[in-house]
Amino acid sequence: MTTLLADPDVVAIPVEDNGDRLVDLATCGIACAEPGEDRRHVRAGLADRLMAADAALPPGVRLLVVEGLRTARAQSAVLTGYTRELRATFPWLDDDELRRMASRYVAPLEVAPHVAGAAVDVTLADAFGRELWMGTELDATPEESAGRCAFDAAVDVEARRNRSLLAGALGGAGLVNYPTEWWHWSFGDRYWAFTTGADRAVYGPVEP
Ligand SMILES: C[C@@H](N)C(=O)N[C@H](C)C(=O)O
Repeated sequence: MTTLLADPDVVAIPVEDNGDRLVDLATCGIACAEPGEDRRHVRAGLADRLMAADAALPPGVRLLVVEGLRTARAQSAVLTGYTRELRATFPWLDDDELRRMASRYVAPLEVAPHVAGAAVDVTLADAFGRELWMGTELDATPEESAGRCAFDAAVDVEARRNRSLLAGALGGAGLVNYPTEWWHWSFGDRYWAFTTGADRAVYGPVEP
């Protein structure tokens, strides 16, 4: 069973913030789809790894970052909205079940990787900035995508090839994927520590 961001094994991981500054990805040569300046920021250690991943892609293919840093307020808003949707769809679930189910798609605030500047929602684009096909829209929920948002879901050949290209570049640079979302990759947060076996996370919540 996939370990989720709300699971005790992840929540229990200690955080010792190394104080890395926030960096604007647009100043690092990374293509960013999100016009909001704050959302283009990530911790310096993540920015370095994204630059390495971008450079590792074949000619004519680039990373396209849709969202990096997210405020605590924005994280809470996504969580509240999605939990409301789930409650309407699955009225028999109790609060603990809803919390876990919601964390397939959006992190609880206390472990939220985007709020730590430690995660990006990212896809691939061609030389003209056109997004490559990944099998679902970026940010499609499990319900909207019939589960195809999960990295390992059954998708067509083109989407599988592009997901593998994304994973090769980002994984090779030291990022980890959240398995329920092909587009969510992180470095330094608790889920990264859980996945890599590090004894602590190095990025905790940070203000823009
Ligand atoms: C809501 C989605 N774009 C997202 O960012 N999900 C991850 C798991 C998160 O909330 O950190």
